[in-house]
Amino acid sequence: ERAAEEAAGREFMRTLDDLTGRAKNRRTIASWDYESNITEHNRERQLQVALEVAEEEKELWKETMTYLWHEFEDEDLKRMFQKYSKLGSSALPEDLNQRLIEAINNMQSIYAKATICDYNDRSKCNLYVEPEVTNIFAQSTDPEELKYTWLEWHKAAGAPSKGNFTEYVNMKNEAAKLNGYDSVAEWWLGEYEEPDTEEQFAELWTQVKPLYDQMHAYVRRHLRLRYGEDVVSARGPIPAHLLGNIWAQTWNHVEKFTRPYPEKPDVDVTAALVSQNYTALKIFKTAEDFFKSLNLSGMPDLFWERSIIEKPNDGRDMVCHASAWDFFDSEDFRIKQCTTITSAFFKTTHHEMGHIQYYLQYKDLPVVYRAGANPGFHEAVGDIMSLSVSTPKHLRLMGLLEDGPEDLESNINQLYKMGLEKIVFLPFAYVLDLFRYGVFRGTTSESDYNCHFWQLRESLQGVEPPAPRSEEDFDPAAKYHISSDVEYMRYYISYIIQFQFHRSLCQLAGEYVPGDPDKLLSNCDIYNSTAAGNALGKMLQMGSSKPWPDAMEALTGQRKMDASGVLEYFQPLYDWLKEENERTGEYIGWEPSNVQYC
Ligand SMILES: C=C(C[SeH])C(=O)N1CCC[C@H]1C(=O)O
Ligand SMILES: [Zn+2]
Repeated sequence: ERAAEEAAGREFMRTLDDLTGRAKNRRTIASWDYESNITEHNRERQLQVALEVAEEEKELWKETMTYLWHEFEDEDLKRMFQKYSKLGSSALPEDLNQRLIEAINNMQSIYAKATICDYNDRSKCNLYVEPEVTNIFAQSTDPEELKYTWLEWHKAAGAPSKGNFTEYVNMKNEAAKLNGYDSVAEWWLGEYEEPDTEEQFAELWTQVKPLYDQMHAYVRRHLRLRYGEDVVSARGPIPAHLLGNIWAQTWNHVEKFTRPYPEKPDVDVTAALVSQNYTALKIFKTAEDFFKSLNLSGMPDLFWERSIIEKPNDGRDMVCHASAWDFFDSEDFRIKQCTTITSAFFKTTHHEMGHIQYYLQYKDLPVVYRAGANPGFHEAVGDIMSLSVSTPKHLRLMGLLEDGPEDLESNINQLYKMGLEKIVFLPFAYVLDLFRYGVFRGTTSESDYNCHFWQLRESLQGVEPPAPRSEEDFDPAAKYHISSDVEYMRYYISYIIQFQFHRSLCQLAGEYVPGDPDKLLSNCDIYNSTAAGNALGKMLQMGSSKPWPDAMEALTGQRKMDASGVLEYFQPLYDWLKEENERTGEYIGWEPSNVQYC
């Protein structure tokens, strides 16, 4: 009897997976059309299709729950039923699901359409976050211009979304409860499939905090030397508008005037890309070439036909934030990004193509398994490639960097440059979802949003706002992922595990030997290594068919996320920073901020 039930369950699962694939394809097409051309019509259609698909999923779910799948013997079949038993936001009654979708659409279109006026030319008021505001933060060293731009952007893109955010939180929490979670926080944490996920995240932070604190102290010193004691204090948090990025999430753009050995040749990839007439397409083809060199898949023809790789100049409103899309039909995969010719977009293109590569590697799995082993895995794939591409060795191979010294000072400069991207990002990413966990759990109420957000930013990141903040402001929504309902712990995890993956791949490629100064992890380039590519491909082909420790073990032999990869990669920099901060007597850590924000 049970065997018959299980056989029926297996047959049902085949049908369910096929129908689910079609439904997700329809919903994804409608979302793509809306996000690549924000019009009333496309917004209406996206809402209608999403609601129709939710009703279909609800009907299928009722049938799924008629099977006694908990008793099944086949672990794989049970895993599929277990995943399909989580309906997500489609569990909401249609009216509440509509309110949820509209709250998110409101925030997303506020963010996508937000513009500010130029500091120097107040009549020029068509500055978007991409590319204009991003470029101002990359290039300006005028604290007043940066302060103005920071305040204007947060006023235009953050504050107007506060009401929508509260609606979103309430609706999404309702969905969480209908799926058996106490709040969205537990739903999001559940995606990591471990009983102690939250504790693991906290443990990772304690492992990397000492390294971060040294970076923070060093950068604060050099910002103080440049901007003066009145703008940057000796022992306080760093003002968020001086770090080269509107969200202070990565600090690459302060590298040129803060690096350890300024007399060493600069590594300016942006200038090289521009002078060598790189186009968006050439950047994409270069990234594709890296994946093919590893014996991984090239991009299918449909990808080149349907992707949007530059901001259209027909005046349309669109979501410019870079994204990679799986249309769940095993053949349609696209990137949408408003590429400009910069080093940042060179990396972002590899990042997005890493998502596409994962989609391609698992495209023949059941639809239910077409996801990352955990959300952090999906964000790590492209960054693994960038770790190799960013080495001076690889940049020289591509003619993007002229020959230079390979001495210790240059290596410290290179590690510092990488640290401004990979180390400083960690507390930023951790804070974004610590904030949202607090909101979803109710420990942060609507009247505390901005206060608690800045308390977390000061406490973990050691940054402060450039001016007093109030609850009239809503600074979290000035960050894309908060306005677009995208979980963010995935990036925090990615920036840890990508170094574990990189270490294993580099050993497979013969590019890294523990303890061998001529085979440093930070100089490893896995380009052209089919041994590395095949091992990575095998892990990616697993999708989410197994718990993520099985996938990690397949590539690294480890079953735990840990910061040993990051710490090993940056060890020489950590030693140098400790010595340097000791030498200059720099205060490690920060005293409470004097800026009023609660
Ligand atoms: C490039 C993407 C699309 Se998945 C992105 O959002 N990233 C990649 C790095 C972190 C995060 C961000 O920009 O905040
Ligand atoms: Zn990504």
